[in-house]
Amino acid sequence: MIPASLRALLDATDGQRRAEWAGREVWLAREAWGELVVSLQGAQVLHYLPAPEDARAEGSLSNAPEDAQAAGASPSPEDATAEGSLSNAPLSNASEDTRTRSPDQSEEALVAGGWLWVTPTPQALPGAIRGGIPLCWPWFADENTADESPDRSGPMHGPARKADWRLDAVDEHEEGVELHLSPLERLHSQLVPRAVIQANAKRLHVELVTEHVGETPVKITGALHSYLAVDDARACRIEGLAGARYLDKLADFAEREQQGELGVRGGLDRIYHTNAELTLDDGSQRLRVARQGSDSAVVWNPGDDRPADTSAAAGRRFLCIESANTRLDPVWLVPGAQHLLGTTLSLANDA
Ligand SMILES: O=P(O)(O)OC[C@H]1O[C@H](O)[C@H](O)[C@@H](O)[C@@H]1O
Repeated sequence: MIPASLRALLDATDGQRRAEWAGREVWLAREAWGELVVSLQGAQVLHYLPAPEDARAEGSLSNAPEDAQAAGASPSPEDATAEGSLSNAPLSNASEDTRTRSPDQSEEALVAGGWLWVTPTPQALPGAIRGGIPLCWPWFADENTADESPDRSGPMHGPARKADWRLDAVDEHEEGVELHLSPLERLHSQLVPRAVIQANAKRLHVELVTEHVGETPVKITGALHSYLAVDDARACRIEGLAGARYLDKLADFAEREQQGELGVRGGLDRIYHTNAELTLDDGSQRLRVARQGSDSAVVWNPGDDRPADTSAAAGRRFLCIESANTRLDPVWLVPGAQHLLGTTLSLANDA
């Protein structure tokens, strides 16, 4: 679920290319296996949509947008421009439900299709884009809880998500693509991160590798802060958490145990202590969320306590399930060591 202006850029893409969206450089792919958009600010995946199986069998790129259209995307490339001029225009075939407007009516349409949600009101630079999969590094949390920031003063979720990253390589991978990215500037005196993004017709895989190039042990936390697109965050079910202990951030980090599976009915902000694979069921799709190097699964939707940049309608269309290292499972890295934090999204009914 992405803003119409980003959908328009994709519709005008045949193969792979770079373009500008919301003042950021983005890398786009629209190929026989599906679609991928990555922002070079933050090495942040913004969009992933695998092509349907029948389209792949025919090996035809033209099926991808048709399928997106069926899911509520823009009617045709002719209705879009590469410069995103649709920004304030409602789409003729987007249902009322997918349109969101802020009180000043300046919020652009959100277009259904794709497994990730991106805000229709992106912050201006140097802010971070809310949506997709932001990389929180080298700490997770805010000024009160970011134990790993030098003076416990943030910035919230670390500097990586706002930094400029370089696209080092685009390789082919299992009939899809594999991207390698690294920050343009040094973000930590002893640690060096890199990101690997793999996408094909079956799955999206993101990993954040931290290498210790310094001389003294360092403690890190972090998160792959996935904003998963859902029909309604007040009617979702997450399977795989029954019996897990969690910290309830909305109750001053009180420790609790999950009774049965989690039915999401509104705002929540929890850190589950588990490495289990989870399944998100929003009633129309079952998405499998696997995690690597993570014993913390953060589940967040703001409910009524929304960030200032998020309207009520837009806020209902995502649920974050984050592959994280938090205060429950911080990682001590010694000189020469590496840590890999990963997440893999796939359909639960796919092999
Ligand atoms: O608004 P942001 O800095 O992107 O943070 C968004 C959210 O991230 C995580 O999920 C935290 O658990 C939340 O407490 C926080 O509100």
